[in-house]
Amino acid sequence: MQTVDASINKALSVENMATERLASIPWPLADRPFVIAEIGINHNGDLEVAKALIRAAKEAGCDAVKFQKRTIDIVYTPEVLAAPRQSPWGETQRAQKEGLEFGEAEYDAIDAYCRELGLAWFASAWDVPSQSFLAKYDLPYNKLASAMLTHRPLVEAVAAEGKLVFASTGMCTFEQIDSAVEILRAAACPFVLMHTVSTYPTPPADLNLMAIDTLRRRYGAPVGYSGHEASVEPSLVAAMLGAVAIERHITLDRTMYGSDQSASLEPNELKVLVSRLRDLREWLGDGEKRITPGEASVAEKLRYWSGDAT
Ligand SMILES: C=C(OP(=O)(O)O)C(=O)O
Repeated sequence: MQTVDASINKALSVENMATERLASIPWPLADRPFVIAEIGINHNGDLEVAKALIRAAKEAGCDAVKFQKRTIDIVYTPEVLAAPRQSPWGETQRAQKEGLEFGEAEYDAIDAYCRELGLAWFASAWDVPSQSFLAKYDLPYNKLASAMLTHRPLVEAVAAEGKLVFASTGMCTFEQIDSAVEILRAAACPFVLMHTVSTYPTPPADLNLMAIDTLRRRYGAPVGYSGHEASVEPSLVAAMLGAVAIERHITLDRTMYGSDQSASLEPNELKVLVSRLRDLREWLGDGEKRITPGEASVAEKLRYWSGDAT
């Protein structure tokens, strides 16, 4: 847990470097961006699936796993809950939402399991009582889901905790992001703004990764990427554009039941992502133009003419 916190602190402390060096490639972490495996609701209400996803995230080298916590009767209206919906849990929206929701017993087990594996976990609360529920676990981070960035009481509750917040910006106008940023800054709460497009999966033409730079310029804050495409590469580009955190949904199998599964990465893909994110830093180098020791001997062989050709 210590090393994870240290890398995030490092990312935050170099935010000015990232904004000042817009002409070059900002790279806020020495090693790679902070990687969050978003389990969300991909566990389908099954604790064993949740544990398998936690294990897979740990094995892939992720820095944290994340869940979503809702109080069903607050987040959804009675009309929505009564509406018909076929699911493995029954015939109504209520049956489906309740089937997907973990309670205290499951979160106790998740907390114990993550501690045993030495992996940080946290969750996005979708209502204020859910945020209070999470307090019991003394989690290292908070998350504001895109859908909740406009929920003023929730943003205020999260800001008041003062933990590092990953704040997603899907479906949001600048004015809506401005209001949330104002609340976070007023509470002196550190945050990473996440560029997000809230479609599942997101079509390539809608990814708009350059918005990472737009957000960083406008807010002068560290920016990350919460992606919903079914591929690895856009997250690498996000990292190239200076994303300090990458959040990707994880699934055991994209064909499983659930609205987020098709917008998720499978364990082997997440492993490739973490590994390529690490490689990327090495590939970028320091930008200084030099002849490498390996090139010097190749030059001797290939430049066989005599005299000065320049
Ligand atoms: C939906 C969520 O996040 P995002 O908006 O980043 O997809 C969430 O964290 O619950």
